[in-house]
Parts: sequence; structure tokens; C-alpha cells
Amino acid sequence: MGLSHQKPVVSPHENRKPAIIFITGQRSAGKSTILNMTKFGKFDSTILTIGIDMQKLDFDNISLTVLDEGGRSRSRASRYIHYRRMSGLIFVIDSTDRESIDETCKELYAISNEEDLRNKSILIFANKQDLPNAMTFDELYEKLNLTKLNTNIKWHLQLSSAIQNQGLHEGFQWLAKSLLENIDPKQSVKDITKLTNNFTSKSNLINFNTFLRKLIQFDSKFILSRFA
Ligand SMILES: Nc1nc2c(ncn2[C@@H]2O[C@H](COP(=O)(O)OP(=O)(O)OP(=O)(O)O)[C@@H](O)[C@H]2O)c(=O)[nH]1
Ligand SMILES: [Mg+2]
Repeated sequence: MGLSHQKPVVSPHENRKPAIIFITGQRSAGKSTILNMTKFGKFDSTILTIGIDMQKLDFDNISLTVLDEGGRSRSRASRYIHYRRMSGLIFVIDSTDRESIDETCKELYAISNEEDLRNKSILIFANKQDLPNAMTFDELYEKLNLTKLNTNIKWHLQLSSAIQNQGLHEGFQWLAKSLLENIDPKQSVKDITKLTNNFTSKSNLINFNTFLRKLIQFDSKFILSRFA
């Protein structure tokens, strides 16, 4: 047996840099649909997220651990979120909801002022663009007053339709590029391990509730299909 000059077999996955992302925003804006469509490439009906779900999304050179926060249980769920551990954030807006735009704007500003998000990236998805009354890019740009957003963060406004898989790829491409400039892979791996442990212990009950709801939904779909 001699020395081998063969290159070690490196799975392309090992070259992906890990990062943690938090997806938040208006309730029912399409956060979970964006993640599901990006991951599976097809539209599947979602149910409202209770607490926080965790999803992994792999791209060419980056592996995202995404925490998906349900819009209805925000204050409770947010206690488990530490912006310090996030490499970036995705904020989702329902482009048809003109009534809540001022409140949404305030929330976006508050997030952009978080000290722990300094120099990090925020991808803003203006979702549901397939609907006829959706706000346009210019309208959103003006109403969200994006030029006044804290200059310490990098942001990008992306129009999208999650159910039609429009704009998602472009949005994630921007995010991946912007994250790669800042990630410390060693720190990310440590943070992901901590987060996963934390997440599994603290949200077991929440997950169990979500599991039950999914089971009930599946069951009722099944029963309906039997009687259709
Ligand atoms: N027309 C349209 N409907 C969408 C789009 N994205 C999501 N929806 C619908 O909006 C509803 C809410 O979608 P979710 O993905 O569950 O929204 P969410 O933001 O995760 O909701 P919470 O977890 O409850 O905060 C569902 O009925 C989706 O089918 C879109 O781009 N266009
Ligand atoms: Mg959801």
C-alpha cells in the first residue's frame, strides 16, 4: 500500500456555507408557502403556522436553516428568536393589504433598528403579486419609505407570487449573494447546533400542536375525498 494521490471525495454539500435565517412578517402573507415552493417547487396548501417551524433550504453554495414564525403567535414565538444568531432575515408582506401597510412599515423599521441585525441582510418579499389589487413596486417603495430604512442593514425589495413560483428564485439569489459576504461558517455551525437543541426542547409542545393540526387537516381531506 503506498501513498495515494487521489483527491478526497468531497460531497458538493460540504462546500455549502451554513446560515440561519428568520422569516417573519404579516400573518398569512405567504411565509410558509414561499419556503415550501422554494424547497419542493410545487404549490401545496399550507395551514397557519403555530409558533415556529424549522425548514432547511439548500442552494448551490449556501445552506439555510430557516425559522418560520407563525404570524398569529408572534409575541410568544419571538421569545425564542435571537437576532444575534441570525445571518439575515426575510420579511414578507401581503401586497394586497393596503390597510395594514403603516403598521407593517413600523414593524420593518423596528426590525431594521435591532442592534443585533447591524450590517446584516433583509430580503423583503412583496408577495401575492398574482392578485389584481396588489400594490406595485413603486407604490410599495413609497409607502414603506424604504430609503429611510436604517443604513446599517442591506435590504432588497422583491415582488413575488409564491403560488406561481414567481420572484422567489431572484429573491433567494440576492440573499445568498449578500449572506456569503458576511458568514463566518464556524460560528454558524455552532449557532445552528445551539438553535436546534433549543428549538427541539422549547418548541416540542408547539410542534406537537402543529403536528396534531396537520393530522386533523389531512384526516378531514381524506374523509372528504372518500365522500366526494
Ligand atoms: N394569491 C396568492 N395566495 C398566496 C400566495 N402565497 C400564499 N398564498 C395563500 O395565502 C394563505 C396563507 O399562506 P401561508 O403560507 O400559510 O402564510 P403564512 O405567512 O405562513 O401564514 P401564518 O403562518 O399564519 O402567519 C394560503 O391560503 C396561501 O395559499 C401568493 O403568492 N398568492
Ligand atoms: Mg406560516
